Amino acid sequence: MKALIIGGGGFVGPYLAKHLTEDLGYTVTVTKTEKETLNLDGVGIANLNILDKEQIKELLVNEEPDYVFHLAAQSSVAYSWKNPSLTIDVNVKGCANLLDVLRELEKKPRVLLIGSGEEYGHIKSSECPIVEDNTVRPGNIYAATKACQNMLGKIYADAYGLDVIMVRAFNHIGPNQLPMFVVADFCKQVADIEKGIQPPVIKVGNLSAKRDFTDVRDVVKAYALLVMNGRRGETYNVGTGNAVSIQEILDRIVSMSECEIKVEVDSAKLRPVDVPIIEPDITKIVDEVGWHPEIDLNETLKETLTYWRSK
Ligand SMILES: Nc1nc2c(ncn2[C@@H]2O[C@H](COP(=O)(O)OP(=O)(O)O[C@H]3O[C@H](CO)[C@@H](O)[C@H](O)[C@@H]3O)[C@@H](O)[C@H]2O)c(=O)[nH]1
Repeated sequence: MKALIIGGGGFVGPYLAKHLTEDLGYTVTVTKTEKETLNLDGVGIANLNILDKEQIKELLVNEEPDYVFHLAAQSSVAYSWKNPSLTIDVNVKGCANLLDVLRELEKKPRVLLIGSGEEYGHIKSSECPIVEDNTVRPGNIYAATKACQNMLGKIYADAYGLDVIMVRAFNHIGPNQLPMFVVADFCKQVADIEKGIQPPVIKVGNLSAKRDFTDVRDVVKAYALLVMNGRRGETYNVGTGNAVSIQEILDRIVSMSECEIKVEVDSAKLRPVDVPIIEPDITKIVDEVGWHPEIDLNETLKETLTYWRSK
C-alpha cells in the first residue's frame, strides 16, 4: 500500500510514518513545509504548501497514493487565540484545497481527516462521555476550524462520493512534542529545574480542566486501522475514554522528580475560554475497527520526562 502523510513535519507525522513503514510495510511519502527539517529512514519527503492548490494537485497526481493522512494543521489551541487568521487559513482553507483537488483526481485515494475532541467544546454533563453524533459547540478558534473541517469532509463525502473518514483525536502526548502543549511543557520545566537552569518553580495555566490523554504511538495505530477499516463519511473519536484533570497530570509529573518544586499560576498561560471537560466515548472505534489504547498514561509521562531530561 502507498500512503501520503500531508503535514508530517510535526509531532505525529514521524510516528505515523514509522508505524506504516516498519509495522505495516507501506511505501510512505511525507510532506513538510519548506521551513521544517525532517529525516526519516525509508520514507520519501516532499515540500508542500497546503495553501497552494496546484502544488497539492501535482503531488497527488505524481504519488498516486492509496491512502492520504491529512495532518497539516495549526494544532495549538493557545496559539489560535493569538493568530486566528493563520489558524483558519491552514485548517479550513488547507483542507478545502485538498478536498477540492481530490474531487478532480481520476484515481481517488481514501482520506483520513484529523479533527479534534475540541470540536465538541461546551459539553453538557449529561453528554459526557461524548459520542460522535452529539452537537458540536466549539469553545475556541482552533476548535471552530476543526469542526468546519469535519463538516467539509462530510459534505464532500456525501455530495461527491469522496472516500473520506473523519477523526476527532483527543489530546495525544509523548517524546518529541513541542513544549507549547501541557505535558511536554510540564516535563520540560521539571527537567530544566533538575538541571538547575530554572528556579524550582513550575509555571502553570488552568489546572482544573479535564482532558483525555493518549500516547501518540497508540493514536497512530488508530489512524492506520481507521484508514483501512473505517466507514466512508463517518467520524470516529480517538482517545482513551477517561479524562483526567491537568492538576493530576501535574502531580504525577512532579512526583517523578526528587526536586522540591513549587507551583505558580502564570496568568499569561490562562486562555480566554478553556472548556472544563472533554471526554470521549470510544465505543464506535473499538466496535468497528477493534482499536484499543495500550500504553499506560504513567508510562508515557515517564518517557516524556526522560526525553526532556536528555535534551
Ligand atoms: N499548554 C499548556 N496548557 C496548560 C498549562 N496549564 C494548564 N493547561 C491546560 O492544559 C489543557 C491542555 O492544553 P494543551 O496541552 O495546550 O492542549 P489542548 O489545548 O487541549 O489541545 C490539544 O488537544 C486537542 C485535542 O483535545 C488537539 O486537537 C490539539 O491539537 C492539541 O493537541 C488545557 O486545558 C490548558 O488550559 C500549561 O502550562 N501549558
